[in-house]
Amino acid sequence: MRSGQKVKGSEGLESLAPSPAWGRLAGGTTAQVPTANKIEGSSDILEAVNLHVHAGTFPAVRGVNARFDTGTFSAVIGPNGAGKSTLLRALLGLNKPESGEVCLFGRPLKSWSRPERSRALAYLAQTEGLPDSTKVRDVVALGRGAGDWRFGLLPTRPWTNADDAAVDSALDRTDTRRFEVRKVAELSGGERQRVALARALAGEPRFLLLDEPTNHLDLAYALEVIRYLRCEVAGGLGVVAVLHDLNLAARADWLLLLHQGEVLAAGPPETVLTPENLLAAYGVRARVVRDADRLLVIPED
Ligand SMILES: Nc1ncnc2c1ncn2[C@@H]1O[C@H](COP(=O)(O)OP(=O)(O)OP(=O)(O)O)[C@@H](O)[C@H]1O
Repeated sequence: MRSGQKVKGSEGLESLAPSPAWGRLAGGTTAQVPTANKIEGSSDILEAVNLHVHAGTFPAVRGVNARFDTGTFSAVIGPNGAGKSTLLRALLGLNKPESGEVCLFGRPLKSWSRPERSRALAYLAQTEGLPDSTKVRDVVALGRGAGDWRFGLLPTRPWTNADDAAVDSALDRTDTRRFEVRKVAELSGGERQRVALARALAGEPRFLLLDEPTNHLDLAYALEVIRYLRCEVAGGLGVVAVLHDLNLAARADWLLLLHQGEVLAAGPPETVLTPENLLAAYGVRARVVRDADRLLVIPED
């Protein structure tokens, strides 16, 4: 097993610049992606340290070491049942480890309060339940904690101009502002996915963890999601995405390949997406070719 030590990659970033459809204001101005605030004296890392996690009674994650940086697009790949979702949920503090630990900015995640944790880490699950009868802008406002007053609960703090600005910015950066007054029920699957992203970003997290964000999206929307995430990463966000499509994963800076709950390989795409690793993980013979500045995985079976 190779180490999960992080190696940053920056190859091909120019060609992955956001498409006109993403991150642009109606007037054609590129929307500002806020640069994440650094926390003084801490490392900008989400880390799994010799992590063992059970899914039910099944040992789904076994001794995983991995580091995820802010300002980096990391993808977790591996065959069905490899433990990807279980690892992601453990990184979020949603699954309790059997042993080992998750550290965020050098501090064990279990020592973070729940509100602290949910401000730093945003999650986009495989199927995001969005309230059908709610307007897009109000859904995005939920990412700022607006749920408190919308659901009749006592607000933990007053709504401020900064909250409105953060909602505006998230709408602009996901190109959802143009349908902010529409109800979720009136949106296509791809548009809903962008609203879910906007809601996650409105909370200004340091890391965004996504479980198969391109699932059920057509090729154009899937590429848009990846380009969009790249744009946020350039602004300092740490992205950790479970991806099944290896040709999309090849666009990440860093890959973690899981097999039967263990790390089979970790590093930049060119070191992880090798025919040997793909055969060992998926049992599939594949060629890996470089086309311009991209890696392409071509199955031979
Ligand atoms: N509640 C449970 N009880 C028992 N086993 C479980 C439970 N949940 C998950 N598992 C098993 O744990 C393993 C890892 O599951 P996990 O969902 O993390 O894999 P994955 O890599 O995300 O898979 P996929 O790509 O299919 O979504 C699988 O073998 C799965 O069957």
